Amino acid sequence: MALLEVHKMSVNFGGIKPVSELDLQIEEGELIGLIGPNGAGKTTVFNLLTGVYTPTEGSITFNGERIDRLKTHQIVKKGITRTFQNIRLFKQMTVIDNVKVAFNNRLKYSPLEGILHLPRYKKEEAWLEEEAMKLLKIFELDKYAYELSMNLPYGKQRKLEIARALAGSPKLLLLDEPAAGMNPNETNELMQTIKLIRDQFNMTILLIEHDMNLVMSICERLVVIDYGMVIARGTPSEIQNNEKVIGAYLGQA
Ligand SMILES: Nc1ncnc2c1ncn2[C@@H]1O[C@H](COP(=O)(O)OP(=O)(O)OP(=O)(O)O)[C@@H](O)[C@H]1O
Repeated sequence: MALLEVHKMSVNFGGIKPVSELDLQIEEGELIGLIGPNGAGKTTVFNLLTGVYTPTEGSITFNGERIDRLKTHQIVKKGITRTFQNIRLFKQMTVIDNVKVAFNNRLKYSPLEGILHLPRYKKEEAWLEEEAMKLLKIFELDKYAYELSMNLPYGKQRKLEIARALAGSPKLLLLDEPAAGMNPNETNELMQTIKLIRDQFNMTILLIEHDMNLVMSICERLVVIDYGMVIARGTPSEIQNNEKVIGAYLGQA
């Protein structure tokens, strides 16, 4: 069974159907690109997968369990995390604290133990610091650990968001336009980061991205949607030559 199985998923907002009868299967370890013209429904798919919206029809099965009626925090616990089109870091917090808060649901000390700084709190805090630093090292952000996240260059803030999303040890990572607003160097670095996550964490990734160079070079498989419906599926080279896809993108110009 696939890690994620979406079957005929639709959502209806008072007659508008941004996503319609969408089928999607993702196997463990795959890196899949979800692409389509502006307004095609890509972010709405992410919002449905993460419990921001509830599908009006169809089902979402993750790791063998139905998740389409769960709330966002329950879905996160099942192992799906995401990043957003607009960076959502805690800007006034340090880089390492941004990662530490994401580990928080794995801590066991009680609020009282925390306030009184009892031994279990101290032990877990030390563990937290160590784990957060390990993640920052992988992303080459360790030297910025104690700087405020808002002072990082844009490309590094994006990397930090991804590092933070990995802190909860997800099984499926959803990346919403991670290259948006990046310069070519930053995009290149991002591509390396995404490859690294795959190799080091054997992560399953669903990626929304407008940067075709990035999508075509790192994704094994692409799913193309337009008006909320799948219009094509295939390898990057199959998709590049697909007439429906070319038509959908040209229609946008
Ligand atoms: N809560 C909502 N109520 C009504 N319409 C919505 C809602 N959420 C999304 N839509 C509509 O659904 C359509 C798809 O939007 P969505 O943001 O998913 O597209 P997208 O493919 O991610 O676009 P882009 O590439 O520009 O980010 C848009 O027309 C949008 O206005």
